[in-house]
Amino acid sequence: MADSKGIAVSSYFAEDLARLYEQSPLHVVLYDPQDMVRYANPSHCIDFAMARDVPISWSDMMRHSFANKVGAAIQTDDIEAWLISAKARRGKLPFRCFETDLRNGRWMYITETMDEQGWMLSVGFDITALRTNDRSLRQARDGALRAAQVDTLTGVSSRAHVLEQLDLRLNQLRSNQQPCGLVLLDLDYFKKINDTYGHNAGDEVLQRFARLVVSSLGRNDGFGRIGGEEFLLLFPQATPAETEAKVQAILELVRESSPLPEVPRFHHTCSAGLTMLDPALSSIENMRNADRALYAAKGAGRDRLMWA
Ligand SMILES: Nc1nc2c(ncn2[C@@H]2O[C@H](COP(=O)(O)OP(=O)(O)OP(=O)(O)O)[C@@H](O)[C@H]2O)c(=O)[nH]1
Repeated sequence: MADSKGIAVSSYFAEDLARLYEQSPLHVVLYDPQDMVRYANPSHCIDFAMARDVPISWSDMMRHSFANKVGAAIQTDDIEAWLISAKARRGKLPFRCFETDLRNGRWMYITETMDEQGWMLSVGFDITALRTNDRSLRQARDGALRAAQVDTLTGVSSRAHVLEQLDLRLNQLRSNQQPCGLVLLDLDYFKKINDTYGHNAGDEVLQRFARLVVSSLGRNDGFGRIGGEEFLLLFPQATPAETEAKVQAILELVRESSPLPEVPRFHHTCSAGLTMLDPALSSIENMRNADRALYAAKGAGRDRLMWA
């Protein structure tokens, strides 16, 4: 029986699908909302030299791939920086696809489909023999897209990309009542850091700050740089209490960090303005609310969060 949602499932559907995935040359991987691999078929495990019975996160799978020169051909000399930039684009939109090459020279077309709970199905198929003539053109297009979606200095989402995520979360809230915390995060006295230690040191503080925040986030959380030392965070599915706890944890991490190795006694802080997305307001109006709260946090002495 077919309907607008596709062919109706038989009671054997899950079993049949799993059996076929086991035999398929496709790369099939299912990730949970915490980005742990919950299922990976043999074809994927062989190319990534992965044990099937050891739980692994996507990040660790890519670190393993990089360290052992298996699986994805990751072009970088800093895998942690690569992960930050890859995470800026991963799991942010309901669907995306891209081409990538493997260490064994094969080319794969990867599709990622995500539901609102944050489960992600990744299906990759071998396109080594397909349209090789156009490949450099398609790679250039992917590179341009990446450049538009990722902030060059910090590797987190660009302003445009995180605002696109904000619109998506607002639509999800309107259609399915999925709550979402919105946070503006701003480094304190950043001008003084630049003035005291120089602009390069200021850049380093921004980079390390971004890396620290990313380490505390889930895959579906949004994090982008929207201006000089101002960042936007999105916590889909989070309650107000969860949003506040996540931001408190970030403030604590930043407070304890020592981002300039050559000046170990240097510490800094940041302030945050919080609001829960309001479906009756536009993206801009929601941002404005968070901005007012941020302004209040600054006025109240900084190194703290305030609710709109
Ligand atoms: N190093 C570096 N500095 C930047 C960058 N973008 C903006 N800035 C600097 O960030 C500083 C922001 O200063 P202000 O807006 O006065 O804010 P602040 O000093 O952090 O003060 P409060 O926010 O009130 O705590 C300015 O001096 C900008 O020049 C960047 O990419 N790198």
